[in-house]
Amino acid sequence: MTPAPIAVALDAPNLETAARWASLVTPHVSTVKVGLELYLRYGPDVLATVRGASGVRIFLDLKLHDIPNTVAGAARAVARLKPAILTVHATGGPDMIKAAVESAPQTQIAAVTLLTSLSEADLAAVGIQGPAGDAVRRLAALAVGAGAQALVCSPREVAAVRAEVGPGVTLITPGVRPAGADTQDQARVATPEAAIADGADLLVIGRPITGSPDPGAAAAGIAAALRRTALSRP
Ligand SMILES: O=c1ccn([C@@H]2O[C@H](COP(=O)(O)O)[C@@H](O)[C@H]2O)c(=O)[nH]1
Repeated sequence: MTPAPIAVALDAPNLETAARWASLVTPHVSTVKVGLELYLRYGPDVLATVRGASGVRIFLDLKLHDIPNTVAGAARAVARLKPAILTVHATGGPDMIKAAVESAPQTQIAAVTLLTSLSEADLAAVGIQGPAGDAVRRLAALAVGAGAQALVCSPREVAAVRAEVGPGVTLITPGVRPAGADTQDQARVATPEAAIADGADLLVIGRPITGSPDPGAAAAGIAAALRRTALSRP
């Protein structure tokens, strides 16, 4: 069976737990995601540990955001770890995004538009007025113009972003919750089925899988639901 287009967020308190989650979910999903918690605690070695024997694709979610020269150096430093995907914040601007793209040529640079934890009220409080979708589309176009090959947005905006940037860009959506699941600190959410139907290429899912007593079964269940959705589509 082809692994589902899911990146499981390994937001674990220690390396042993992250490695266990990775080995349980990798038969069912295409990708695992290493974020700030694991990388800051364990450093570059964490990638080899979670990659394990399966050689699963690694999404390194460091959300770089600094001046272009600093981001270029940081992207060069992690490029040798061969992550499939590396994130930067789109709000760092086109020169910063271009610096990351040029410094990690074997890695897909994904620009994070607006964090999925921010509601429209939160966005207004930081000076981003109006519908989130407007700002997300603007940042998406800017990032792709600067060379980003992938974008991170909420599943609520993914259809509008797809219409804006066309078919060649990888759209990655965190803020994914199975129907009825707790949204926790995520604000702009949708179900896995809706995210895929609206054009997402890769769903980031953490706690709905890793918080389950059986993360392997939880990943397999969501993967099966996505396959059923694909089969039922005309
Ligand atoms: O806008 C963003 C960008 C990244 N994330 C990351 O995705 C996961 C989501 O985990 P859940 O447990 O499914 O909420 C997490 O690692 C975030 O750092 C995001 O949520 N939103």
